[in-house]
Amino acid sequence: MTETFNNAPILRLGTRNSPLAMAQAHETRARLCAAHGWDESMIELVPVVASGDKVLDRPLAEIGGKALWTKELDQWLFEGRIDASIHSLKDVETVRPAELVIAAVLPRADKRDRLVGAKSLADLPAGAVIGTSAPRRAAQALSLRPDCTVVTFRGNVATRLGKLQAGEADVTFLAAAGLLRLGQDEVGTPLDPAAWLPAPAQGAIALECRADDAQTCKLIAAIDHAPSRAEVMAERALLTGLGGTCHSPIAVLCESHGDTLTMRVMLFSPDGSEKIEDSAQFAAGDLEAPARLARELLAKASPAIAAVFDGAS
Ligand SMILES: NCc1[nH]cc(CCC(=O)O)c1CC(=O)O
Repeated sequence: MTETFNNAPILRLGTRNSPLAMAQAHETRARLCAAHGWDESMIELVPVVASGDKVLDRPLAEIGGKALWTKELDQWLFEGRIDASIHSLKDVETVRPAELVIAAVLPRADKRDRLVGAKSLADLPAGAVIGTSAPRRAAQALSLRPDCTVVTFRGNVATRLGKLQAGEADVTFLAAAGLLRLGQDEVGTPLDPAAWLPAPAQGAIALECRADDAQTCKLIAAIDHAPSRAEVMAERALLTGLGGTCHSPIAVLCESHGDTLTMRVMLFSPDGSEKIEDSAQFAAGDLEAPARLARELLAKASPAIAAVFDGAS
């Protein structure tokens, strides 16, 4: 944190520079200003280009995984060039540097995926082409429609919608939360979580600070939303227990009802031909229960499913 001439705090918040990341950064700044009675000028948004945004022609899983979204922001945080980083928590690896803490999780937006290009997967003609580079979306779609083919679709939301428009695929999937934050919530149709589950931590924005920067951690903790934090921490504990990475077709949804969380999970083989599912109910803050669920799932996973999960190390 830096001090201005009149001792007013200035927080420098690092963010990726994609339109969605910038929309999330503006939302974060508005929440912090509202919580502290600050003027917007007291928070500086610092766009940092992530390697994940530079290489767009290959799936993330092939070029280095989720670390590519956080590497540069982590560096800037360690060097003290920013006070906190704003992340889509879905894109943040479960294992993080010990020097960093998640100081706040914002109220989670719509957790669902939306299907763009058709009203439903069932409506698609035989052999339709699905554009996605997310192993979860590919496996989940192929599980419901094994006759379809999947083509790689990377890039930010606008790029993906452009590829769809250009006819590179018949349908694609986008997170409802991202579309909402971009003011494009009329795009596509939401997929019912009864049949189609999102990614771990989908729809959640998280702020990370240096653990030894108590002053910033405290300021940022003012916008933490406890129910959202409980949900996403449980989903991340499940992912950790499974040894899941961005290669792993895992779909999970945790929903809080008071102090109780309900979690539903589906694991797939990469081609979607095999699937296992389970659910659990446990107290908010209990991270042992999702770890136990992970062990139970791994114990009943077929070889094709187990192959994409490492298990807890
Ligand atoms: N994988 C990229 C990404 N990371 C976060 C979001 C959307 C916002 C969110 O889910 O929190 C998206 C786009 C998408 O999946 O459609």
